Amino acid sequence: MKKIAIIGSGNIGLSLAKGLVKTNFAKAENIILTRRNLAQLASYASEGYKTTVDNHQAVAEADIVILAVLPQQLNAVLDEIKSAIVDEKHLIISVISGVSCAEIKSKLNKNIEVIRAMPNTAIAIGQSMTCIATDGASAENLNHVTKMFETVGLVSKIQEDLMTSATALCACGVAFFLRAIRAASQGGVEIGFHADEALKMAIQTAKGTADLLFINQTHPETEIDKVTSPKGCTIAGLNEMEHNGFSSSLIKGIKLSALKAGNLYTKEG
Ligand SMILES: NC(=O)C1=CN([C@@H]2O[C@H](COP(=O)(O)OP(=O)(O)OC[C@H]3O[C@@H](n4cnc5c(N)ncnc54)[C@H](O)[C@@H]3O)[C@@H](O)[C@H]2O)C=CC1
Ligand SMILES: O=C(O)[C@@H]1CCC=N1
Repeated sequence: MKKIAIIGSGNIGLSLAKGLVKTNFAKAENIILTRRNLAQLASYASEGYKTTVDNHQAVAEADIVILAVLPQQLNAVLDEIKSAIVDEKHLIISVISGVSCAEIKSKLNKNIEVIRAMPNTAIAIGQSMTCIATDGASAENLNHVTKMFETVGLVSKIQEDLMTSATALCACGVAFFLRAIRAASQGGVEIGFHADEALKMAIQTAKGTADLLFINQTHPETEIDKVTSPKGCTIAGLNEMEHNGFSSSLIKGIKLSALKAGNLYTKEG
């Protein structure tokens, strides 16, 4: 069983760790979680994960190193772990937005394989949409990483220059759909439901809708056509939303997030 070090166990790092254990890809005792404030990992330590503030030691003990700090925290971490990395032993996976494989290799000054993965927080429950890219990792390592992320959701292999787009659509996307569900529930309260009931109704409606597309393999407009009765209330509400910029605002938001994702990292740190 390979040992995995997650360097920077915050929101996505911990979601990933939970998903890998929940789906039996890894045992908690084979995952080393690092974070600057160890107290934040106490509950994970009690579940059997190894926890430490020592990134260098964590890398030395691991076979797979997952970089999950913020882009602006990366350079300090790479300086810290550089001397613990052994070219033939380690595989680096980076989930960090906006930092290329080449930039990581150049900072480490090593001939090491780096694979980028862009998961989302639904990885904690095995439902991530994860995009993977590399600039030359071996087929063996790419397959291993693909299998790893397939245990916790769907995987698409993409060109590396599309990774910032994947960040916006799939990783930020969780927040966009959540806000849509929240807004729908607020509308539900205005028209007569208690907040908890409205939220439950909005969640199940969103879940069923996503499953309709998955199971029927249809286009959204095909399913919309089935809901919009002539002269009916759905088309009235939908057109009102479009007059207020519903599709346009999602498209613009995704474009801005993608732009921002590409500018999160500066080589200087
Ligand atoms: N949150 C999300 O949904 C996703 C985030 N990402 C990427 O993952 C990375 C992390 O994002 P989040 O988890 O949201 O941020 P976060 O701030 O929740 O997690 C980063 C963690 O790294 C720790 N850290 C910082 N410096 C450290 C150091 N020197 N040694 C050890 N730990 C250190 C912080 O204490 C923090 O717990 C970012 O680069 C982001 O672009 C990628 C996909 C989805
Ligand atoms: O907001 C962010 O910058 C990170 C990247 C994707 C999701 N969270």
